[in-house]
Amino acid sequence: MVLAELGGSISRALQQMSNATIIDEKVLNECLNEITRALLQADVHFKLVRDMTTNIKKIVNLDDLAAGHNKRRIIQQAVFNELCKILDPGKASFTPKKGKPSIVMFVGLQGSGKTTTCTKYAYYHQKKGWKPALVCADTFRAGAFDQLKQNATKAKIPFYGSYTESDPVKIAVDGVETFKKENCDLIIVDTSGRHKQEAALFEEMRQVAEATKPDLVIFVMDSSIGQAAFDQAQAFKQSVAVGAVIVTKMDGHAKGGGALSAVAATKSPVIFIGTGEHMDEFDVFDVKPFVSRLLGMGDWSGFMDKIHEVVPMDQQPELLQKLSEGHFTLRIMYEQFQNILKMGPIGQVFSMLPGFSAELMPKGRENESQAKIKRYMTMMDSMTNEELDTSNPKLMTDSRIMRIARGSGHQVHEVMDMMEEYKRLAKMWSKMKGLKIPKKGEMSALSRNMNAQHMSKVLPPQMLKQIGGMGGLQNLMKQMGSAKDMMGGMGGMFSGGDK
Ligand SMILES: Nc1nc2c(ncn2[C@@H]2O[C@H](COP(=O)(O)OP(=O)(O)OP(=O)(O)O)[C@@H](O)[C@H]2O)c(=O)[nH]1
Repeated sequence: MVLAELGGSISRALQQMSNATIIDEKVLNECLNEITRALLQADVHFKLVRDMTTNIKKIVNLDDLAAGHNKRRIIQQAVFNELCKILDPGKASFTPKKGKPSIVMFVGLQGSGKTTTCTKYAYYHQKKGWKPALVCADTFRAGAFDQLKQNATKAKIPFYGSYTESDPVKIAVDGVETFKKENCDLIIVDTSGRHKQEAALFEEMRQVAEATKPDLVIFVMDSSIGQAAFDQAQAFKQSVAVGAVIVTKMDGHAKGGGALSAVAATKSPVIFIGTGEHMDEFDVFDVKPFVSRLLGMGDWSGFMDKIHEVVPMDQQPELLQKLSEGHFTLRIMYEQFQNILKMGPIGQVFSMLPGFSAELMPKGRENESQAKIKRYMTMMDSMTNEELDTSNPKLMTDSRIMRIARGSGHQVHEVMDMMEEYKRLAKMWSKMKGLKIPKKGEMSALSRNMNAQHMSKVLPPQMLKQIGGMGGLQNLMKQMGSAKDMMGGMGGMFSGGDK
């Protein structure tokens, strides 16, 4: 992922600086030069980069920082704040409310990823309990309706369109009316694009907007144009009331940083970014957590959001109870694997954890890891209830292992590999035995400390170091507010690792 490379370069520059025995002006300049290089490579406008470094130097007046001040922390914080400033448009977007009908119209040039993004947007909301629907008012590109129909069918989202009607305004109005009657709370209208900005495109957009009166117009833009995004976003804003922007293809282009900062400079809020062709390769864009992830500082709110999406709240206490009793069964492992697959690309999930970045999980390895999980699940599908529910690995005799291998179409050594993975996880979770689970909203300092101690035993040492040792871990748990949440999440995360 290209953004991860940008984040990686900045984090490395900060890391190199902190490795220096003394942080003097020379060391700070080298660090800022590295950061400047990385940002210019990502096509961030040179003026923004220049202002950023000037501001950082102003904030970090090395002479004034008395000994004992954590210079590294102060510099890292200054870099964080300045990056946030570059990406913050200073304006929030209109947010549709669940249960209240909203019409959202998508506009953009042809090939920007508009149709794909409409479905991703609908799917994202559907997973959160909304009732979305898709209307294809793109009558310009032959095949647009088929594409939308195919995506919508895959995601089980109702859609509306026509092969014969050539008036986009009529289709849009009919589609919106149909779905209003069906009580859909998020009616998404996909409009035509053109190869370039031209009068006909803007006229059509204006007509559709006038007829459907959208609550929100979302402009979809391809990140590969980098800082040229400024002009494109301005042109669309001047023709139709653009309320929010989605920047696509952030996975494939080195210029993503430039595109994001250029859009922010037009004072338009970016609400999501597209990070791949698949339906779930779609991330909420929120400046602070984004920069935090970029710098390898983690994004707990995004991480917890994912956990809540895949592990229903009512199942979390039950799972924690079992774990605190020391009963880690193959069935729990199976359910955790299911959760990981539901979470979407593992790399994305990992990048939300402090000290990790998507760089650590290259695409190839991610697929490998996911394939392994699926393989293990197929083997577990051939197990009996007794086998799934025991926490005694001795039950798994040679003859049982041979039966599972035959039944699932795998080799005996593959089943044994899976059992090794189970034993590794069970051993890790056994350290959680006796864990005190605080009641909802009750998180005393004592229980926090106890849970942090438990967690510190479970976390891989490298990760604990990156979080900042016990102090960092306690801080994190404070931030998260609930140890329960973290526990549920960690279960999923560990079993996802390709160790
Ligand atoms: N890698 C990557 N590809 C994407 C992303 N979003 C869309 N695409 C791909 O970009 C191509 C164009 O996407 P479409 O959704 O067809 O584009 P469009 O803007 O609707 O095109 P028109 O309907 O002609 O205006 C497709 O191959 C998509 O799979 C993304 O975030 N990452």
